[in-house]
Amino acid sequence: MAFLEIERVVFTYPHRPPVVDGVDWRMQAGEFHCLLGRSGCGKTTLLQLAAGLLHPQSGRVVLRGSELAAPGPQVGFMFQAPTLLDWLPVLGNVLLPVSLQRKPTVQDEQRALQSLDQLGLAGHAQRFPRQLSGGQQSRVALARSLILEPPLLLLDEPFAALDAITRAELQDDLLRTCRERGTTVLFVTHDINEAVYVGDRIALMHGGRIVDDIVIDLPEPRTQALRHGAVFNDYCARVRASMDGAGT
Ligand SMILES: Nc1ncnc2c1ncn2[C@@H]1O[C@H](COP(=O)(O)OP(=O)(O)OP(=O)(O)O)[C@@H](O)[C@H]1O
Repeated sequence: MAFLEIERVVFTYPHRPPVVDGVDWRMQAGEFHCLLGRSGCGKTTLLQLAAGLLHPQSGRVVLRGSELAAPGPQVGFMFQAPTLLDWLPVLGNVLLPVSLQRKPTVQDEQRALQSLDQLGLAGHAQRFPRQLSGGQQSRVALARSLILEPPLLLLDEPFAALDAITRAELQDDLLRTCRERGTTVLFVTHDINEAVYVGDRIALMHGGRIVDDIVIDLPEPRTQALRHGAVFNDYCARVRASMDGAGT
């Protein structure tokens, strides 16, 4: 049984052709897949279907053997904007998914502080979002998405607004954190370089369909030096050619 199964899923907004048009995709536990495609091809819509935020008109999404009816604690999210609450300090923001369910315990706080520590934010717990850089805010959002230890993490262009160096650091932090926890990740991006670096498989999306399925067999753990090697660049060229081919 796959961890996540997207089976013949179709989704249409009213009075429009389908934006997700018969997608089949499977993920095994612990895998890191990227959903790559040009703007408007349906990536975010497919991610929202995978989260249970939208419901397919036909087909189904099955998470660990059960059809997904609504979002729940088994799924964590992170979006392009960190969407932190200005009036809460960093610790309060990280603990927000817990606070929405119950009063956080000392153990919850310890877990949050440990997560901040792992993401290079030790000593920032009592600061407010406005006192942080964009990269630090993204790290807080990542810690928040992981606080309930969701087995599935869905990320929608989470680092798109960051500069290239900070983005590369965040990619490494994300890969390390998810590997340590065994988290299964579906990561939306329109950046080929990013998809090849973080993904062990890429679903190439075009016009609401998955038009290519590319396995990225690069050494683990990924390191920034990989980006300068021929194999990495060959993968980028291969994905680029497939994207260009899909548009013709
Ligand atoms: N709420 C909505 N109502 C109607 N149409 C929508 C809605 N949300 C998205 N769409 C349309 O569905 C299509 C797919 O949108 P979606 O956001 O899934 O694409 P995307 O690949 O994530 O794009 P981007 O990379 O720009 O975020 C687009 O044509 C968009 O205009």
